[in-house]
Amino acid sequence: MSTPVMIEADGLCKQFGSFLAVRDVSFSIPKGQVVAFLGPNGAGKTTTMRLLTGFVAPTHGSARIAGINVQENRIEAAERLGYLPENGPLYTDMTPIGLLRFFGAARGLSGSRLADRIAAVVDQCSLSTVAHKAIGKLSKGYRQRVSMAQAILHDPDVLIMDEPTSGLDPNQIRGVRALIRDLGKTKTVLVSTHILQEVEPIAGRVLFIHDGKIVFDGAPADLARKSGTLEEAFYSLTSQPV
Ligand SMILES: Nc1ncnc2c1ncn2[C@@H]1O[C@H](COP(=O)(O)OP(=O)(O)OP(=O)(O)O)[C@@H](O)[C@H]1O
Repeated sequence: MSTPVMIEADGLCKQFGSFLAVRDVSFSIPKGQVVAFLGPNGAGKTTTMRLLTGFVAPTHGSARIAGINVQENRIEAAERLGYLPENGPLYTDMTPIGLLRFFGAARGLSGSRLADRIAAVVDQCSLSTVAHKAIGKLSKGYRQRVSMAQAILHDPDVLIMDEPTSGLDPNQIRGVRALIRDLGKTKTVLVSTHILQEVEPIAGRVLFIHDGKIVFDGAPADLARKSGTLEEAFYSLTSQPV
C-alpha cells in the first residue's frame, strides 16, 4: 500500500493586485515526513502556508490536507490540521490553561477528552511551570510553546508551522527544535524558516522558495552539494530573479 499524501499543493498561485506572490507552486508531502520550507524574507512562505491552511483563497490552483480540499471543506480540513501562525494567536491576559480551554471548546472538545488533551499538550510542550501565569508575562520561548500547544491540542495528523523559532535565543531554539523532532515522530510537518542552520537538524527534505516559485525540492545534503555549502546554495538560488 502506498503512503498517503498528507499535504498537497497543486498549481497554487496567489496574486495581490498586480503582484504575483505565489507562482504555480506544486508539491506533495507523504505521511510522516518533516519538511523545511526555506526561502529568504518575502519569498512567499507565509502566503503559501496560508493557502495550504485555507486562510487565504488561491487565485489559481488548490490545496489538500489529508486529501481534503481546504477551500471546499475548510472545517473538515481544519480538524486534521494544526497551524502555528508566525505571531501565534495569543491572548496575553489569559493563562496557558485558559487559552487551551478556550481553543479546545472552539474546536468542539469538552469534558474528560478536553482535560486529557490539555494535560497531554502541557506535558509535551513543557508548560507545567507556567500553566497558570498570564501569557503576557511569559518569555518569548514559553509563548512559542503555548502557540505550539494550541496547534496540537486537537491531536491533528498534520502540522504547519510558520517560523516557530524566529526571535528565540539559542537555548529556546534548541527546545523548540527538540519539540518539532518529537512531533515529527507521529505527524506530517511543514515548517518554514529563513535560517539555513535550522534545516538539517529538523528536516529530511527541503522545499526552497524564491520569488514565489519552488526552486529546489530535495534532501538538505543535496542542496549543499549543489554549491559546496548550504550557504552558497542559498546565495546562488536567491541572487538571480526567477
Ligand atoms: N496581503 C498582502 N497584500 C499585498 N502583498 C502581500 C500580502 N501578503 C504578502 N504580500 C507580499 O507577498 C510577498 C510574499 O510574502 P510572504 O509573507 O508570503 O513572504 P515570506 O517568505 O513569508 O517572508 P518572511 O520570511 O519575511 O515572513 C511579499 O512581497 C509580501 O510583501
